[in-house]
Amino acid sequence: MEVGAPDYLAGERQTAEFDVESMKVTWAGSRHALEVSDRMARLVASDPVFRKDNRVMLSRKELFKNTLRKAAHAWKRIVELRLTEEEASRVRFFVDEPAFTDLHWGMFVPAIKGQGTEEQQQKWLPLAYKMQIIGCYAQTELGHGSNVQGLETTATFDPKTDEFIIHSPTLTSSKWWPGGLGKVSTHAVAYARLIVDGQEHGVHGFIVQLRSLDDHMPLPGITVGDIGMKFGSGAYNSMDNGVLRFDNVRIPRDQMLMRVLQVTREGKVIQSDVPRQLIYGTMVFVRQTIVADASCALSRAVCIATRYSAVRRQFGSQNGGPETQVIDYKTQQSRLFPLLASAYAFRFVSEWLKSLYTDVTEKLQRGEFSTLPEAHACTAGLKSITTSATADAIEECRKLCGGHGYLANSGLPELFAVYVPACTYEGDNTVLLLQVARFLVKTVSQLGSGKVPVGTTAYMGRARHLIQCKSNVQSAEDWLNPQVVVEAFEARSLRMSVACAENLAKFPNPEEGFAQLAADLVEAAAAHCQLIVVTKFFEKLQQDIPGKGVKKQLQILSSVYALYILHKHLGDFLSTGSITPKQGALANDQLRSLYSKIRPNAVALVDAFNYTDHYLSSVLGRYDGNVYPTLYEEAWKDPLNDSVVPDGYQEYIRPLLKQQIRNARL
Ligand SMILES: CCCCC/C=C\C/C=C\C/C=C\CC/C=C/C(=O)SCCNC(=O)CCNC(=O)[C@H](O)C(C)(C)COP(=O)(O)OP(=O)(O)OC[C@H]1O[C@@H](n2cnc3c(N)ncnc32)[C@H](O)[C@@H]1OP(=O)(O)O
Ligand SMILES: Cc1cc2nc3c(=O)[nH]c(=O)nc-3n(C[C@H](O)[C@H](O)[C@H](O)COP(=O)(O)OP(=O)(O)OC[C@H]3O[C@@H](n4cnc5c(N)ncnc54)[C@H](O)[C@@H]3O)c2cc1C
Repeated sequence: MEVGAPDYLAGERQTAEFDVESMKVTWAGSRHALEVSDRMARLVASDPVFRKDNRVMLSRKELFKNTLRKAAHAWKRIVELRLTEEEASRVRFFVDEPAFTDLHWGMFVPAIKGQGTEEQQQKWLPLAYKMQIIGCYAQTELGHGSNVQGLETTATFDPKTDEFIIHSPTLTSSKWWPGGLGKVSTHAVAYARLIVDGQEHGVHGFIVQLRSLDDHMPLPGITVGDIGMKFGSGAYNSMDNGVLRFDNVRIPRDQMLMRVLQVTREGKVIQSDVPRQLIYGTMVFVRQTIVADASCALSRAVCIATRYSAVRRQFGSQNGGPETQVIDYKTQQSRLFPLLASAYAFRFVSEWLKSLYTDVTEKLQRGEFSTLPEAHACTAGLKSITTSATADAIEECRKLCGGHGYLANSGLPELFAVYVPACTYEGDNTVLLLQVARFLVKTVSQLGSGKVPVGTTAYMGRARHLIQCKSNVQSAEDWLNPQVVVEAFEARSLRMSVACAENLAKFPNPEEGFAQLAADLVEAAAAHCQLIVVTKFFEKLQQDIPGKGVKKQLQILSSVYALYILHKHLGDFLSTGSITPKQGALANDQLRSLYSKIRPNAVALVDAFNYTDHYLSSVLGRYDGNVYPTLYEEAWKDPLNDSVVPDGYQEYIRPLLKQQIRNARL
């Protein structure tokens, strides 16, 4: 905020019952992370090249060129200022424009790191780190995305030349969707069916050069382009999602990523001791980052809706006094505050997921693979439920802002359009929950075998208790006890998984059973993932959390998150007998009283996200709350208002009006 400028939300900030600066540290993860983030946010906000308020007005070509300009400028600044990897990634975050760089750093580099041998990493990573090559992740095809084993592109080993021949045998085998592929990438990690000596060996990744490093023209045998406009204006259209076909393209043998499986000079295929599923490792990595991204997108929408709800007044004026702030309506609170609580919940579960991922990666380096299935289930499941909830929440925030939320300059329509494909990319959310369901059913089926479930399924080890326990909640206050809440969530989740397993057992063919019961399985998987989010929020509160009143606020938010989910899925809790209708009603009573506790802290709780006005890019979410004059000024900047009488008046409006006059005279 400018020094000396009026703060229309000052009153809201004064009622906060906690230290906002300390909450900023907790949200950022550490004082260091906050400092870096804050510095990089300001660096980006103060640089005119990173202006983004005109994105929705630009044509696709202008938008794309501007994105290239921003990406090049960001890289120049990163090099000039010798920014660390952490700082550089914050710069990209605050530039806030989907671009080829997301895929280069987010998937191409991790694919080589995760699936390449030491030698391959040494050869390719330095080039990628200096951006002397730009890469994308080319897996999905026109005909297959979810079904990775169904990909059709082939990579046939030619022992005569020691090369692979990469080929697109059908139209449906065309690579379709990879970000950065359409117009920018010089290289791709392309996924193809490995064929050696006429034998198939599954899908593997291959580094393929696509374009000349001299003039950017496609290399012989490569057909490549952009797949066209996507949902919304601005939004994800800054990304060149691409189409790619290979016509018998030859690459050296050592460009197959060979950490999992090696093909020797003689054409021998050697499976290493690394599990085959590591070929999917890049997706596991990215799904984990997408959970963190969900908390960012959600907190951004909630910040806009909360500040605006405090500024906006409708009805309720008494004796000529001010009208009621819409944030004081209980309905507004019951729609908004659970989303605020969800933003914090997703933040902390993403912190935990990152540590799980780091731990599993270290174990994999040591040759320990036992935790891989859990890492897959957690990343897939949490990616699914957090992105679905966030996409819905952004739209809810738009509605919470009434008519003005529909204006592009509220920031919410574009945020929604950019965000919503997260429910599809990196795995369709339903397909991913089915993966979690497989994992749960397997865990349940092993309960009798003496195998003790660990990690996030450890609670299933107490199946005997959880299958018949009764919640002892007797008052609304009892719902503030995390143990009571967790037990209800565990009972619901376990009972849903067990019911699925029992129903599955009725089918002679398990795969047929799985297909028939898929809708129930997805619900059981979601229940398990919600339990993880609730548990990790409560576990966060076991840590030392410094700052006046910070822990207290987080306790309130954790209860709001848990009881909101309980209220939303009350049917599950009741039908499984995990709680009684009376206990469900008490949970709702508690939720109402928690909303009142959040109310005086709401604006401060979104200030703790520490977003600059540049990052939010929302007239409604401005830090100073100066909404109306800005909306008014912005309207006049619209190109339609460049002339008082619009283009087209002479051709289309005037003849109409004249026609009416003639008719009236007749
Ligand atoms: C505005 C700025 C944006 C900033 C954004 C910030 C952060 C985000 C960063 C980047 C995102 C940006 C852009 C998005 C780019 C998008 C990229 C993509 O979409 S890439 C393509 C992604 N594709 C998918 O996700 C495909 C989904 N399908 C699959 O994952 C699998 O094929 C599926 C569904 C798991 C099915 O496999 P299936 O063929 O049936 O099974 P398999 O036989 O292959 O496997 C059997 C066993 O393997 C286990 N398994 C499966 N997957 C994994 C895994 N990943 N890891 C470990 N294990 C796995 C599976 O459970 C089976 O185990 P059991 O045999 O039952 O024990
Ligand atoms: C913006 C964007 C960026 C992308 N970037 C990349 C990229 O960089 N690289 C890349 O390789 N790919 C990329 N993709 C592709 C993306 O990963 C796939 O679109 C995604 O994995 C979903 O696969 P699909 O399109 O085949 O969907 P489908 O599987 O065809 O899904 C269609 C419908 O069928 C349902 N369905 C499918 N299978 C099942 C099942 N077994 N049981 C029940 N229901 C099922 C789904 O739930 C969905 O409702 C991108 C996609 C988008 C939208």
